Amino acid sequence: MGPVRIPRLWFSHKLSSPSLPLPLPLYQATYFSTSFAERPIKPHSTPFLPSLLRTRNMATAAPLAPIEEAKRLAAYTAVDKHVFPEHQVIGIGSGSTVPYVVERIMQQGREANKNRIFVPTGFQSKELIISAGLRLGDLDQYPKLDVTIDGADEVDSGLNCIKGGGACQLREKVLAEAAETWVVVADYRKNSSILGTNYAPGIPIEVVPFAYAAVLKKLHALGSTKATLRLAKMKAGPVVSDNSNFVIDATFPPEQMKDPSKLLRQIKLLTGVVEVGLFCQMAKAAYFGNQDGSVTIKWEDGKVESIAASQ
Ligand SMILES: O=C(CO)[C@H](O)[C@H](O)COP(=O)(O)O
Repeated sequence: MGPVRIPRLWFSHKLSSPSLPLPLPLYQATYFSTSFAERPIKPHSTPFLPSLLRTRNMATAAPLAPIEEAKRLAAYTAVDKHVFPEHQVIGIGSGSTVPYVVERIMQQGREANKNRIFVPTGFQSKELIISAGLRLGDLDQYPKLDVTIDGADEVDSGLNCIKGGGACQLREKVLAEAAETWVVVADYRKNSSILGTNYAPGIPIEVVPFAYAAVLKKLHALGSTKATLRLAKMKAGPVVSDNSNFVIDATFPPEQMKDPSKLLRQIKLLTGVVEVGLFCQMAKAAYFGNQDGSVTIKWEDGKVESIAASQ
């Protein structure tokens, strides 16, 4: 396994202040042409080393598949716009887009990451942090985070999100709330006007195992007639979350999905529900990588920004 090499610090002088205008498309900034630092960061050996960090030699990496490229664009742009040298406690979310967040953070260099603490939203992101050789912390020690960047299953025009496709919604919400700034990164398929349009499985709902059947019944009565217990793929029985709970996926008709805050309150009140994968008006911004290489940014004030692809 080759070492992960980090580029020299083009980061520090360009992005030292959030108020500075950003250099043009940073998400594609000299990624392949940057010269590399002499001293490689050696990832820790772990059987869970995420392939993105394990295999990516920046100089020789093969082009990414279009969806992966879109995820990377979103992640890189979000890091460039929200992770600054003064940010020392950083929340790392879950999913397949987040490894690109870590990759970009590593590109900020050894010096920038020397004293930073990274708090994970679950098993996967914990392994990601360890594999990258970054410093792992937890919420007990660091209950206040500077910024958390996470993926999403779908984001509507009011920046409400469905999350929990990876069953991490409880810890993800705790870290989103604990952060001064919570930012979402995704590819273009997650960008919609009304939740439930693109993400078909429904709202992920974490429940205590003892209560799952009772909660299912109540969800059916609430309008989710097809709510079902999420079953594991390579194990007989239910998916078990990092908190030893079960997950129910509950679709609702569009009329109910149009008001996710109301639905969130209704579901959260059902006894046995631990957390609901509806994140309502929590994000500062959502970044979507597009097929044409551009990035769409939806901001909390309703503004939509577009960053054109660089040539
Ligand atoms: O909420 C999540 C896990 O619980 C993920 O952030 C969400 O599923 C998005 O994942 P991906 O980036 O792979 O599309």
